[in-house]
Amino acid sequence: MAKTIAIVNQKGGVGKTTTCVNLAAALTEAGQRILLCDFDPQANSTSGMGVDKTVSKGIYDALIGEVPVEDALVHTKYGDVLPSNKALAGAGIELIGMERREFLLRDALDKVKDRYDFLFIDCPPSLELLTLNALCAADAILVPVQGEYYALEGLSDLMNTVRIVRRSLNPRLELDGVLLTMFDGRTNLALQVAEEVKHYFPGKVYATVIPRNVRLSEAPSHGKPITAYDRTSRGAEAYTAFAAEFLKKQSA
Ligand SMILES: Nc1ncnc2c1ncn2[C@@H]1O[C@H](COP(=O)(O)OP(=O)(O)OP(=O)(O)O)[C@@H](O)[C@H]1O
Repeated sequence: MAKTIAIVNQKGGVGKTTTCVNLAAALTEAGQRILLCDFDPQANSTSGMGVDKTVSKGIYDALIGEVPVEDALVHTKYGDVLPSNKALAGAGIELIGMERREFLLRDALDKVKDRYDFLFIDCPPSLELLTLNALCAADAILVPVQGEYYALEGLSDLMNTVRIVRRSLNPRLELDGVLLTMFDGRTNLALQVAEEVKHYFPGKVYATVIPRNVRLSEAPSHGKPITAYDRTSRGAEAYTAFAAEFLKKQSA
């Protein structure tokens, strides 16, 4: 049965998209059937998977019933993608008037879920209606936390939202784990952040950490995940190790 994981943190620029694209690609390479749903109007994971973000039909069109969700799927060698495009930017407002507005994404993904082992949802940097839809569609959340900033205040807001969603909308939602990103273990700040995050989320922080690596920031402009762009880079090694740890955890 497919597991749906929302990659979420309302703080911007913490590595949600980078994690979504590179975890999806590494798991596809490991033989898993993967769907990446780009639910961020910036559409960076769409282009990061090599898909043109000016596509005419994407997840937004499937949400509003303009096209069947199957018709919005794009197959790539790194995994399947439900692309985002600019139309999603206005969706927060447009969807407010729709019935089952918190469940539009869940209803759409349910139609294709059984084709995959894992569905990943790349969330926008906010806790508004799009993210609420992702939290209602997901079985679990994966939270990237940038190892270079104190992040706990934002994380407690996120976890409060998760508690509310679990109580009222999606009781199965759980915390898969926390991934430390852009991590430089030579700095005291990074080590302090890691300690705090481990204290706040006991047993939930992945042992693999993602280092800051320039090749990771270059890969998206080539429309490639890091394993296709530079397999020998530290970024590729880290995301490959993370995918292996992630898979092991799911089967435990
Ligand atoms: N480990 C890393 N090393 C170097 N650069 C990175 C790393 N992770 C992410 N970046 C770069 O940092 C920027 C922000 O990363 P990313 O887009 O993944 O964050 P995000 O949380 O999805 O952002 P947003 O909140 O805007 O959606 C991007 O330019 C990305 O290429």
